[in-house]
Amino acid sequence: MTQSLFTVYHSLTCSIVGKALDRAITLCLYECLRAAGHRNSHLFTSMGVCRAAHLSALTMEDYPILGINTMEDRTRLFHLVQIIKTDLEHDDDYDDKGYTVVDSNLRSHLSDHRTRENTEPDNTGSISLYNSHTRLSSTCVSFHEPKPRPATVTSKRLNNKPRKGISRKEKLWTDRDSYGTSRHTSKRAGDQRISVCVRKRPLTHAESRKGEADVVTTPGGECVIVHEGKEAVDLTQYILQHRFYFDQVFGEDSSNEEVYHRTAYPLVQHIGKATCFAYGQTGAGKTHTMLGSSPRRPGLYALAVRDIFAHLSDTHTYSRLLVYVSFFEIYRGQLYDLLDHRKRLFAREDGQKVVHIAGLRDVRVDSVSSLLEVCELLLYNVNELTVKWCKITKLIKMCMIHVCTRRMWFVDLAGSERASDTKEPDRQSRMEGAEINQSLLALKECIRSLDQEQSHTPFRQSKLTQVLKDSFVGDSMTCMIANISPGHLATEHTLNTLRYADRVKELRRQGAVRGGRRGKTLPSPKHNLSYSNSSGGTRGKSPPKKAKLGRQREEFGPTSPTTMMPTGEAILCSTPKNSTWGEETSPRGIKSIGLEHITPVRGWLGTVDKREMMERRGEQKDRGRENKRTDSHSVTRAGLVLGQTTSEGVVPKGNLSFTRRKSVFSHREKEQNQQSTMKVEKEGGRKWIERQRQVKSSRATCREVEMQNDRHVKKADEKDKEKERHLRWYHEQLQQFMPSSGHLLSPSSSNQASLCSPVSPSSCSSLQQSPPLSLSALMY
Ligand SMILES: Nc1ncnc2c1ncn2[C@@H]1O[C@H](COP(=O)(O)OP(=O)(O)OP(=O)(O)O)[C@@H](O)[C@H]1O
Repeated sequence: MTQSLFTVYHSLTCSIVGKALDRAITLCLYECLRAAGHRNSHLFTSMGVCRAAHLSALTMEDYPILGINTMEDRTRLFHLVQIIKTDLEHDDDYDDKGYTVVDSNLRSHLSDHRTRENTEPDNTGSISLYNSHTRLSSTCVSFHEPKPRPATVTSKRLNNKPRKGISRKEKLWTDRDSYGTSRHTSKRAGDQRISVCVRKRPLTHAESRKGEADVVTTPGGECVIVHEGKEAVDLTQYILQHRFYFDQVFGEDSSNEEVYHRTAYPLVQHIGKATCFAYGQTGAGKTHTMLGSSPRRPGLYALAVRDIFAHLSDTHTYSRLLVYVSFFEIYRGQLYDLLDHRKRLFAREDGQKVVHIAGLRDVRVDSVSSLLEVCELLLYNVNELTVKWCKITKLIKMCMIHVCTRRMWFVDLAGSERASDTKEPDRQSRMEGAEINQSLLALKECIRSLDQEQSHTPFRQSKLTQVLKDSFVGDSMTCMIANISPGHLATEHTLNTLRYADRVKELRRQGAVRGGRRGKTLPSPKHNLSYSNSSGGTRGKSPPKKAKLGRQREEFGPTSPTTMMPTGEAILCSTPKNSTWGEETSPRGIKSIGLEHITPVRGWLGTVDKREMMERRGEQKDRGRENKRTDSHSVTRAGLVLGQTTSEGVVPKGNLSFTRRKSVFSHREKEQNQQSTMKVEKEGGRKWIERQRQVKSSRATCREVEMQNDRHVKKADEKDKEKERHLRWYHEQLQQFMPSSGHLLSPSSSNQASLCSPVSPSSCSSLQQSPPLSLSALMY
């Protein structure tokens, strides 16, 4: 009791730091109290104390009725009541009238109880997961507080009433564990609405036997470095370091339990919808994370179910709720039930715009072991499927755990390598790749929309997002776990996975940089268009790039890698967090030649500097001209960053000679197209892209014109050669018949007709049509 009250007290103390008390907290306060393991919680309910506001109506006389008997508990409850009272007084938005109605209702209710000595608490009310205040509902008709959340939340309603950031209610739940105690004091990935984590698996025995090198290091808990082996144009071997930062990075030693606690656990606690994605290359450990490797080492599904059961059993009111799981897959835009012999399913929207999967088999689970049984069945079905259609391996496996209307999704996305592999020879593979690409793109857009609370979320772009529609509206939380393989042969796919995850993370950061949630600084449609073009045809809204640039620059701060990094270590970094650069070292066994970049590689640092300078000087009018210069400078900057002579003429000491660095740089020049696109997307260099495009298109036009000219010249040459061949042949024929060629060529020759006879008519006619020429002229 003491503990629970303290938790509530603490939560409430935190919550009133702001100007006005969020009513969402008021609504959920009592749920927190009950979830805190308060044994006499039913007494509060029976007295009609279901919200924080109701607590303010309590007097000391009511405490014994509520089971508060010890001095310590009385003191705590008293403090709690005082805090609420004070806060309600300060809350301008609060409807005094409405409050008075409840206050009076509650007071009369309590006084009734006071008069009756042996009152039996009534626990028989129908209570849903979200609706925990049924006892007061009859007396609260005139109460002006927001209505409790209905069991089924429609996207329409939520869209009409946008939320501003993460509600305090949500925070309150994520700050506590399922028992209501403040268990997590440190920052967790799940504290944010969208969290992006990375999990590296260890090298498998097979990979070790093959002699694969581990090229991924995970220094600290938020950084992952990929050491990519490269070869310069002068055949110099060097290591290019790619450094990424995420909310959480799990190394090869991390267990499923640890991953669960920092990723899916906050989602389990969260009241609203929750989705957890596993993304990565085939064999990177998605299934290992989601399903687990054995019953003794369960995956996220089982661990989530375990905590859901723990939560339900802890709270009497929820103990009657049933837990169901469903597994299905998405393949080429179609849904198939994994627990029902791959029966075809259909996603349909009801009148409330809630998506249901018609015909999906729900299996009721009443314990973790029963879920594991279902998982075994699932594995069997998946294996059977893989054996049957060995080609079909690129599936999106979905698990839905639902309690009443609350759904929690676990999505095992298809192997990411197929998405990037567009050179597959057979049609089926290409189609699969296209489908996955589309799903990932749509997912990214929906996550962006979710985070920025845009009015439109492009659900319909793929079946995946359509099915997950509910997860992108309202009180939803999302966690993405990017699984990566450590082997050097998988470096490219690992980088692709990390880049995608990085972009998802950036979406969130962009949302945060906006300084507010919904549409405060929404970019113009023109802006969106140009951005979407640059990002490979995405149709999403583009955040303002300038703000992001500014933020990134801020984050570099005084420890900018351009200034602080010793040569030979990490040099460029796109999305750094505050970390101690010096702590991160190259992996053992890798040569000390270290060049690092993260997604954006060339020139963006220069771009940022230039923009800032431009703003400082107020040279907005000359932006066009300035940008041109920026481009050239950006290249120069990149060169400098890579260790060339600085503007001050200082050559930094390092392991690499100038020429080597130069060759490295020229090698990187080759990758310009590929890397610069990503860089510009991140840095907001739309103009740069447009210029690049213009240059490219003008180059293409020039090339076309040149090719046309070439074609004309070739045609003319061929004609000439043909003519020449005819004439040569004709001359040879003449030589056979006529001793004197001069006679032949006389136009007045009387034997012209006869001379023509042995020659082919075509050549003859051509000769007749041609102007009189000397033989030598005809020959050349
Ligand atoms: N964290 C880990 N610790 C130990 N072994 C792991 C880990 N992650 C994955 N593995 C092993 O790596 C192999 C491939 O993992 P898994 O099947 O989960 O990959 P996947 O990404 O799900 O592949 P697919 O896309 O084909 O489903 C398995 O043998 C698995 O046991």
